[in-house]
Amino acid sequence: MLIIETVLMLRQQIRRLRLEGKRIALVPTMGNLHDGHMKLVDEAKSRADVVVVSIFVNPMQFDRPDDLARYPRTLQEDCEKLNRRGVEFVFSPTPEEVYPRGMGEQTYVDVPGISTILEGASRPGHFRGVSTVVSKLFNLVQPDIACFGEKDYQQLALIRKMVADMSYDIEIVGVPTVRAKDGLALSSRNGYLTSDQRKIAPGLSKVMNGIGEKLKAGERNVEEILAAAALELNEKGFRSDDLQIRDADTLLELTPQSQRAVVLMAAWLGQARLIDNLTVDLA
Ligand SMILES: Nc1ncnc2c1ncn2[C@@H]1O[C@H](COP(=O)(O)OP(=O)(O)OP(=O)(O)O)[C@@H](O)[C@H]1O
Ligand SMILES: CC(C)(CO)[C@@H](O)C(=O)[O-]
Ligand code: BAL
Repeated sequence: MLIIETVLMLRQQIRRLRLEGKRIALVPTMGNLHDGHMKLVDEAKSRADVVVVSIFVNPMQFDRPDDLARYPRTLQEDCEKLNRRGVEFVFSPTPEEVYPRGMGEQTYVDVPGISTILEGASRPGHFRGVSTVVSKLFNLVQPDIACFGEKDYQQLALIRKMVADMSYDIEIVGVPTVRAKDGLALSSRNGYLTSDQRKIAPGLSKVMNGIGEKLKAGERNVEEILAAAALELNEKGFRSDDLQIRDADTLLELTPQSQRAVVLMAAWLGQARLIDNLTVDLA
């Protein structure tokens, strides 16, 4: 496995791979890899000749400096895991390599609408940072496919829109959320939980599944369902942040025509802001 830190070296390798006619898959990550990331890697491997995993804690997508400063960085362990998994290339640049003129001077990619609602409203500038860095990675790696987790539901929708709007010839593969046995969605930020909080954490997916059951049973009073869910979360020890039931295809409010709903959950537990989501057929 080759670990590449510079754009120059990456370009050389990609040029060679393309001359050899290799099908390239990209898995963008921020590192501190867990089994959720490994599922993306396995999916990428099954669909391409060569897998490039990027590991870059992208400063442009952090709205809070403290969140950026404490984000877990475990490059050596990550590379060992990826090597064991049969990954061919890791791209782990420094912020200076990605943003040589600094972030203030950086041309950016903004996806209208979707980037400023929901998570985008809670984390101003977050999605501009995501679409800009993913666009750069697409241009550098020139992948045939790229894998993203459904755990970050809005991010996946944002990337799909960017790819369509900017005519990237890249297939976007969404990978179902990998969970711990007790239902907690795996996430690097779970590492911020104390052992007591870790016991409470599966409550988020339990409350989310409860909302799903209500929707399946035909309940449609979104405000009432969400108020009850917020209460339930707070009783369990969370600080409910943003709970939403939206049209799964548009991410807008449900309408009588909506075919599928998505339940979007964001709640604080101690130092960790946990997110999760569930899609429900309404028909
Ligand atoms: N449990 C999971 N199942 C499937 N994919 C996941 C899971 N967790 C993260 N991913 C995906 O892995 C990719 C990289 O995500 P990232 O490195 O931010 O990890 P993370 O665990 O989501 O960390 P964070 O704490 O920042 O949310 C994204 O496409 C993300 O959706
Ligand atoms: C897609 C991504 C790697 C871009 O920095 C990040 O948002 C993430 O880890 O989901
Ligand atoms: N997994 C989403 C990246 C972030 O929270 O910044």
